[in-house]
Amino acid sequence: MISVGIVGGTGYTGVELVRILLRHPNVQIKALTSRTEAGMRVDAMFPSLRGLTDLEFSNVDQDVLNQCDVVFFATPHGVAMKQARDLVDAGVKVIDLAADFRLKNTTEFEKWYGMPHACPDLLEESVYGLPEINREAIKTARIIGNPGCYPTTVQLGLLPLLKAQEQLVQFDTLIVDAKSGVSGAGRKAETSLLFSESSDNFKAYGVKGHRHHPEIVQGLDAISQQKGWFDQMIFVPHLVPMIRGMFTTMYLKLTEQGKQADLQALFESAYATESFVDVMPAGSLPETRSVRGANQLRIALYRPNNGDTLVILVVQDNLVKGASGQAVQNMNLMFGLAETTGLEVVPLLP
Ligand SMILES: NC(=O)C1=CN([C@@H]2O[C@H](COP(=O)(O)OP(=O)(O)OC[C@H]3O[C@@H](n4cnc5c(N)ncnc54)[C@H](OP(=O)(O)O)[C@@H]3O)[C@@H](O)[C@H]2O)C=CC1
Ligand SMILES: CC(=O)N[C@@H](CCC(=O)OP(=O)(O)O)C(=O)O
Repeated sequence: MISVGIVGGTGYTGVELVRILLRHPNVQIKALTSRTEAGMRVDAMFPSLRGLTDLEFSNVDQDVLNQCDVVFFATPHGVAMKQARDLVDAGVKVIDLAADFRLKNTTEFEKWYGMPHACPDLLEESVYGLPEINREAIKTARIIGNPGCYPTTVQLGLLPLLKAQEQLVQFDTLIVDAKSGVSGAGRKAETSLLFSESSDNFKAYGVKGHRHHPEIVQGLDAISQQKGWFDQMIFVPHLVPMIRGMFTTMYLKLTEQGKQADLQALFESAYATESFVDVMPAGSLPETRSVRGANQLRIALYRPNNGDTLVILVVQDNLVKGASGQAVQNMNLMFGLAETTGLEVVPLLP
């Protein structure tokens, strides 16, 4: 059995980890922390878990965490990097759902997260936890920076084009128009997240600059091994009045080769062996509810009016493939388990 610690058990990604891991055949949750609710039964806060567990929240206890095989940090940015050194020295693997181990450049990290990095050496050895791209490195990693939710949709939506032999699109024309459900902002009390502020409304945010922008560019640069293609990328996130779900629409100009190519076949073959990426049949319209609660990302391609623009539609559940499901996918790889273990959940529709 893999002994698991979860730091940040009262938040949305924390409880999503609990939901998934309670059904995982190879896992035992040893610690589930909360600074505010230590002593409370987890099913008293989350009645969805009644009858499934007797777990209680506990204070963060380094000795207990040091005895785990792996610790997930479902905490705000800046928490994991302060505890990672002790854990790694004790032989514990670390999976951070926040951004402490995503941006490799510490100056960029400080610029976007407003704090110096606490352990640049561990940052250097950490692996960006996007299995469809970094599977082999994840298997032997000690520390995983689990991707941000928007960056997962963009990188997986573009991967087949970036890996193609020919240049099928003009990457410097990329526009990313993305929408997230409100749970993407976490469970914290904030005025903009009140029902009366976020329901029956639809708005853009972070248009001047969002911290996922550098993460997306870093990822795309790494896959393409071409610096500069994405320097002019436009990324506009929006808040949608739904609880879960993320819908990312990308627009790119096709090259002459791209106009001749069978892009549907390219995407289908690129993802033929991936369990968690579904290339939908031509003409499909992905919907967020088709992935709700599941570790799935669905993609559809369009070339409107047979013109020179490629439109890529991507949906995922921000809390599952966008966060906790992906983190468990990474854990499975790190412990030599089948990647799908504990993750074969059917999406909830309607
Ligand atoms: N929500 C989403 O869709 C996604 C979130 N993420 C990232 O995952 C992380 C968690 O997100 P989410 O679950 O939404 O956040 P929440 O705000 O819902 O939960 C945060 C959790 O962290 C705990 N916490 C807060 N501060 C500290 C601290 N200093 N030390 C220890 N624990 C602390 C809180 O518990 P308590 O106060 O009880 O201690 C709470 O359980 C964030 O970094 C987020 O950016 C990534 C991808 C998607
Ligand atoms: C709707 C909403 O507010 N979403 C969050 C993104 C959540 C996430 O995945 O991002 P991090 O892990 O990088 O914080 C945001 O835009 O800040």
